[in-house]
Amino acid sequence: MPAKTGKEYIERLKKAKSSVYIHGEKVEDVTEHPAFKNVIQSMARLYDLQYEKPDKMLYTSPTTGNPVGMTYIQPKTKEELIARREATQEWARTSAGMMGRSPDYLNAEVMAMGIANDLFAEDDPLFAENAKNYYEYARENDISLTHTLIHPQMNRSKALHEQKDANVPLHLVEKRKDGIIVSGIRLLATQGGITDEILVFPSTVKKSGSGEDPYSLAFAIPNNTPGVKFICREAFDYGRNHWDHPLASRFEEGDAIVSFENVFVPWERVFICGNSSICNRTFRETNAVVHMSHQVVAKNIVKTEFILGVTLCIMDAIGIDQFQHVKDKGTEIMLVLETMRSHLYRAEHNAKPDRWGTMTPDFAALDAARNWYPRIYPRLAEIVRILGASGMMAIPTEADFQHEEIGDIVRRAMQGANIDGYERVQLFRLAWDMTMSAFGSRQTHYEYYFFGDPIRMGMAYFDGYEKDYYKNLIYEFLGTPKSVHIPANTHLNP
Ligand SMILES: Cc1cc2nc3c(=O)[nH]c(=O)nc-3n(C[C@H](O)[C@H](O)[C@H](O)COP(=O)(O)OP(=O)(O)OC[C@H]3O[C@@H](n4cnc5c(N)ncnc54)[C@H](O)[C@@H]3O)c2cc1C
Repeated sequence: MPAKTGKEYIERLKKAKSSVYIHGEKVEDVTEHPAFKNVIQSMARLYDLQYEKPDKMLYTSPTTGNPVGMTYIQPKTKEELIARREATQEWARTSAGMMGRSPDYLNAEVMAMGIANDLFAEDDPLFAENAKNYYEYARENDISLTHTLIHPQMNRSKALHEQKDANVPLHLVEKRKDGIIVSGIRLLATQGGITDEILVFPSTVKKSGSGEDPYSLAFAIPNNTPGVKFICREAFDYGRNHWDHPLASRFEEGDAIVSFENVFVPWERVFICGNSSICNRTFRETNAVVHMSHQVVAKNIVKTEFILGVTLCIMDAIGIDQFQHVKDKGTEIMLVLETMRSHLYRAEHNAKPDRWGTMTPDFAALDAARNWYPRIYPRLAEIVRILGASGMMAIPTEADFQHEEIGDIVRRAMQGANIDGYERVQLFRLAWDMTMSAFGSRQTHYEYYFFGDPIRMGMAYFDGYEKDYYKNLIYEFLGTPKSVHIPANTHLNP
C-alpha cells in the first residue's frame, strides 16, 4: 500500500475506535472530539503533504515499488540522509516545530531497529525477524505511532520490583504459545490515542538490573488492542479560534497514561521479552538514538527559526530593537540557531555507513545537540517573555476587537511602532501561545524532558566522554606526562 493521505489517516482512526479517555469521559470518535480534532487535522496535513511534494516526501519502496514516506527511508548515502532530513524539516515547518510526535520521529526509530535487528536475536532469532518485518509493515502501511518508554513515578528511590505495588508498572504476566500477556501502566504517550499503533520500548536513558527482567519488554501493537486504554491529560486546545490560540488550536498533541489490562501481544509483534540487558542496549546498539536525534535536531532548527522570527517581530512591533540588552537577547537566539545548524552540518558531513549499511550521522555532534537544546530551550522561551513584557498579557481576544463598544478602544490602545493594534495583538498572542499559555508551557516542559531526564542524560554524557586526551594535554603542558590510553574509536573529529 502506498503512503497514506490525510483522509486515510482520519478514516483509520475513526474505524479503530481505540479506548481513549479524557475529562472523565470515554471518547466515541477522536476525529470529532474537540480535544483531538484540530491536531488530527494537522497530522492529516502532514500526510497530504507527502502527495503535494512527492519528490521531497516520498521514495520508492525497495520491496513493493510503491511510493512510501521518505521519513521511513534507510539512508544508504549522504544524499539520502539529507533527503530524509529535508522531509523532516518540510513537515516541521507546517507546525513551526511545535509537534514533537510528527511521524518522522518514530519512523526513524522503527527503521533503525528494523535494519540493525541482530541485537534482538540474542534471545531469539524470531525477535530480530519481527523487528525487520515491523519496519517493512510500518513503512508499507504508513503506520502512525506513539510510544511509551517509562514507568509510573511511584517511588523513584526503589527499583520496580521493590515497589509497594510492583504490579503497577507494565510487566510480563504470562508467556503463551501464541504470544505474551502483559499488564500494568506505561507513561507518557504523546499523541496517545490518535495514532494507529503504540510502540512499547525501554527508556533511552535509565538502565535496569536483572531484577527488572519482568518489566523489560519491547513490542508494538495496534492502539485498539483489547485491554489497552489511553487516559489523556486535560486538553490545552480550548476550542478557541486560530487567532486567539494560534498554536494550541492546531498542534495540541496531548499526552496519555497508557493502561494495559491483560493485553495479548502475538509473538510476531514482540522484540524483547524479559531481558533487561538487551533493553539497556537497545537504543544505542541499533543506532536508533542516532537517527532519532537527527530528526530532533533538524526539527529543533525549524523551531528555533520560528522563535527567532517571533522575537524579531516583537522587537519591531514595539520599537525596542535599538536597546543593547534587547539586541543581545536576539543574539542569544541567533547563536542557538547557528550552533544547532553547525551540529547538524557536522553530523551529516561526518556521516558514515554503519555495519548494516545505513548512512549514520556523527553521533558526537548530535549527542551534544540533544543534550544541549533541552538546557537552552527554557532560555529561549524566557527571552520571548522578557521582551514581550506587558504585551504578553495585554492580549484581548479577536472578539474584543469586533465588539462595537470596545473594538476601537483596543485597536488604538494596542497599536505598535509599525503595526496596528489588531495585528500587534495577533503577534503577541502567538508569542504567548508559544511560551506562556498552557500549550506554551508544555512546549518548554516537553523540550526539557521528552528525550529523557537531561540530568541523567548529562551524567551518561560525562561518563561516556573521552576525557583522558584532554587531561593528557595538561599533563604534557606541565611536563608531567602520564601514560594514557586513548581508545581507537574516540570521537575527536572536528
Ligand atoms: C511533555 C512531555 C511529553 C512526553 N512524551 C513522551 C512520550 O511520548 N513517550 C515517552 O515514553 N515518554 C514521554 N515523556 C516522558 C519523558 O521520557 C520523561 O519525562 C523523562 O524520561 C524523565 O522521566 P520521568 O518523568 O519519569 O522523571 P523521573 O525519573 O521521575 O525524575 C523526576 C526528577 O527526579 C530526578 N531523579 C529521579 N531519579 C533520579 C536518579 N536516579 N538520579 C538523579 N536524579 C533522579 C530527575 O532528575 C527529575 O528531576 C514525556 C514527558 C513530557 C514532560
